[in-house]
Amino acid sequence: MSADLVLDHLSKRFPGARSAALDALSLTVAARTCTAVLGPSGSGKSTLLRVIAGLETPDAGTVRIGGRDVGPIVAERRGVGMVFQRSLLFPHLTVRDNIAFADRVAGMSRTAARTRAEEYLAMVQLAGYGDRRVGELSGGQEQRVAIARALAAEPAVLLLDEPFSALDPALRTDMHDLLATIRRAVSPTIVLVTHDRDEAARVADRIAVVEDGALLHEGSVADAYRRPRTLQVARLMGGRNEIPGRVVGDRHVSVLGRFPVRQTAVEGDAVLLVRQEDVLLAEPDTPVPATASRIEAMVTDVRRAGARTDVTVRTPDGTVLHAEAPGTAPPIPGDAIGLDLPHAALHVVAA
Ligand SMILES: Nc1ncnc2c1ncn2[C@@H]1O[C@H](COP(=O)(O)OP(=O)(O)OP(=O)(O)O)[C@@H](O)[C@H]1O
Repeated sequence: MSADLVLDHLSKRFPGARSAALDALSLTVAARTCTAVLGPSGSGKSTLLRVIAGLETPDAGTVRIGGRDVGPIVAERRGVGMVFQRSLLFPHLTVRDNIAFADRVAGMSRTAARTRAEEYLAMVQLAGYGDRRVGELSGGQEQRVAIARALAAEPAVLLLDEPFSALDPALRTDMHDLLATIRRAVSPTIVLVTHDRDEAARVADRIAVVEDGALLHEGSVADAYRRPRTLQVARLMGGRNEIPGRVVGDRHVSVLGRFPVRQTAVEGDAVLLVRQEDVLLAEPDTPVPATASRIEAMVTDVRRAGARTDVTVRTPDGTVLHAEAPGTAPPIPGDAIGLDLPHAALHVVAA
């Protein structure tokens, strides 16, 4: 069970609101793929999911699932499952009966519904938990049950609204693995709303960035990081290096120099972007690779961040840049250092 999800010019303005929660937003999620929706707080992400699910009616635009306009179809019959940050399980029912609930309402016998529930419990790796009360579960287990309950309805489209944001980092990683398992087993089309770009990169095939209810960017995970459409998208994806200047022909010209940029639609004032993880640190006065441009700088700050080390440098003209060093033998503040910017990693956006 999987289907293309096509959103066409969805608009929604809540009564009395100054701006639209959704503003002519169009997005296609291909069957069996996962798109992560990233965006600042209040950008319309939850509203988008609620409109897809049929919990909210758009003022304009259409939602198509498997080619069918689901506008006239009530939420329960859309073939859409939804999991929220909080599980919203029925506290008075057992885990098994929470999952079996929809089948029972649809008229299935208790035995058959419970048998199916056990299958989905096994899928979320909670076999044997069927008799427990919801109150006896940990937060991570509760979310697993919520996912099982959503999957038991065999949705063509699974909507996940910050489902793991209340979990600690280790549990989140487990949930990401679980999602991968589920995708292999039942491959629903997934839209995942998250604040966490690392989660998006780990779980999704594509990333959609929304702001003020509008789609700013849609593309592969790699593109969102390395070929963002706008400066806003670059920042939202955690890009830290912004070099203001101008595009002249096939070069970006700034106080730091003239750097080759790949064919770009951007002309005139433009910001050169290079991901901090793509910048290579070099000893000063060593040969510069032909595929990179060297900037000489002084290390101003070095911070450990897990396995890597964040290095901040300042160039003689005062530009601050960031690089990531391997954990072993990072530089120290005060060191003179070379930064090699690989040409393939350079990207420009309009200023
Ligand atoms: N039921 C509602 N009534 C009135 N305004 C609403 C309602 N739901 C959402 N809004 C408004 O619509 C806009 C988008 O909200 P939405 O919850 O979709 O954003 P979001 O991106 O999911 O935010 P967050 O990341 O904080 O959850 C906000 O300005 C919000 O205040």
